[in-house]
Amino acid sequence: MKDVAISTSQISLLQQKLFAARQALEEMTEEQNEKLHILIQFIGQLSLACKGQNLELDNKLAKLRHKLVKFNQFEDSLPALNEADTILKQQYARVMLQLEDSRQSLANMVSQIQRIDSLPSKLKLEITYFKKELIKPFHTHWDYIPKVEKVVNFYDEILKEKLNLGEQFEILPRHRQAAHELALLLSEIEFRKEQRQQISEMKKSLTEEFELDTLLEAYQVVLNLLLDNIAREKTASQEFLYVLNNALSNVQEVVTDSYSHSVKNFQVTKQLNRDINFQVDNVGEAVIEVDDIDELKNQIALHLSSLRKSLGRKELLENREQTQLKQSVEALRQELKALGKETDSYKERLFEQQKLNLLDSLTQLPNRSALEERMDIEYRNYKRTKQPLWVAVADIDHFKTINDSFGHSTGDKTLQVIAMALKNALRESEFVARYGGEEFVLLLPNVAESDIQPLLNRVREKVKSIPFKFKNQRITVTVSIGAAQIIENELITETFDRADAALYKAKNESRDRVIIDF
Ligand SMILES: Nc1nc2c(ncn2[C@@H]2O[C@H](COP(=O)(O)OP(=O)(O)OP(=O)(O)O)[C@@H](O)[C@H]2O)c(=O)[nH]1
Repeated sequence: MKDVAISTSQISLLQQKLFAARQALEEMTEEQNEKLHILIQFIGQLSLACKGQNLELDNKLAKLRHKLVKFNQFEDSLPALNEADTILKQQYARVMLQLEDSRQSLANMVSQIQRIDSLPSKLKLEITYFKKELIKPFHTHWDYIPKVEKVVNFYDEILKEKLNLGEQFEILPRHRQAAHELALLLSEIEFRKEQRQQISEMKKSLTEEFELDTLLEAYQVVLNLLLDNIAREKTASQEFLYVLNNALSNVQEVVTDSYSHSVKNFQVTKQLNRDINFQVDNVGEAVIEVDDIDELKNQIALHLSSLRKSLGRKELLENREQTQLKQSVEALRQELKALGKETDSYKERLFEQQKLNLLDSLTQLPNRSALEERMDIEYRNYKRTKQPLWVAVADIDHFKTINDSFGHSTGDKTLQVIAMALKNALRESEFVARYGGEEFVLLLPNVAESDIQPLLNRVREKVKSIPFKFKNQRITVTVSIGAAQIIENELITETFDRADAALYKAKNESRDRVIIDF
């Protein structure tokens, strides 16, 4: 009995222990599940963070997240978990390879940067240190990104440096030459009044320090202005031709009208003359047959009245013809007057245009205004480059004698031939203008002091060798030349005066010679 009691109490103890153990187990399981839940959530978050690196991995992780949502199916998600694990391992290896590749290409870039000659020394040093840093492998993308940023910074600094030095847009000698030529060209074509300010500013900027953009813009502007001028000139010429055509058709109409009137009047006058002759003849015949004096008087009065009528008609006709003629002549006069006016204005425009072109109409050399422009440009150029610049004045000897002996038009032709010879004797960069009358001015840049006399003597000889033949007479025409070189602090007009004074000396020293004001 005692044994039974012991056994019962032992069982009850065991029961209590069992209950406590079950309770502890339940609590543990609950706690485990809670941890598992947190873990699953964490896996979910982690998988989301991995998204975008590998498509296959993304799919697997999405599947896994889906399975893990159902907590009680955790077992089912194990295969997916394993697969994701394998891909993750592969992905890691791939990322490591990628990082190594990236490291290599960054190192190559840096080597290339090091090859740039004009790197500032500070930057060079920085790059050398940086290259050493690149020897260590990258473990994550976070190692890689700052390095990329650094390389970008290097490029940025190099670019800034280059732009500051202006290397990329450096003005080369050929750009300067192009600007110089454009400025010279602008002096040869003058522009309309309203365009002149713009052109003059442009010329100024082309002869001073300029940027490449200025040159390109200048070309563009000039082209547009020229096209505009051509279009205007074309319209003006068209308008003139239109007016001319109109006036001519009006004149033709008046002439045709007056001709047909004359023809008609001629026919009527002819008929009237016939009538009058007939009536005069009739008077004689009628008078012969009449005996009675009163009857005679009547007959004569009758015939005279008829004659008066015919004569009256004739007079009327003649008056009408006169009036018509006067009207026609007046209409023609008016028409011609209008046409004359139009022609004058067209001539004026042409003259203006010629002036604008800055060419002398006789010799087709640049005229005095063109010379002034060119002097200005050459002077600026001299100021900038300090290259030698010569001004020479050439004057035909005894030109008056040619005019007086062979006539003004021979004189004109002589001027044209000599102008051509002067132009042909010079180089492209040199310039000759007709200053006036029989005087020419030469601008000679970049000629050494030792070369100026031979150069101008060649020019003088060239003119002298032209085989002029006037009225079957061989004539030698010569020129005298005076020249001076621009000197420091001198205005080009002063150089011109010295050259002119030298010419005066040459004229005094029996002409056909070159005198240089050294
Ligand atoms: N045919 C012609 N003659 C001109 C023209 N312009 C000026 N002349 C003439 O050139 C002559 C210049 O004469 P002058 O100044 O006495 O000089 P020159 O006879 O050349 O004598 P020197 O210069 O002293 O050698 C004048 O007879 C002017 O009429 C022109 O366009 N055509």
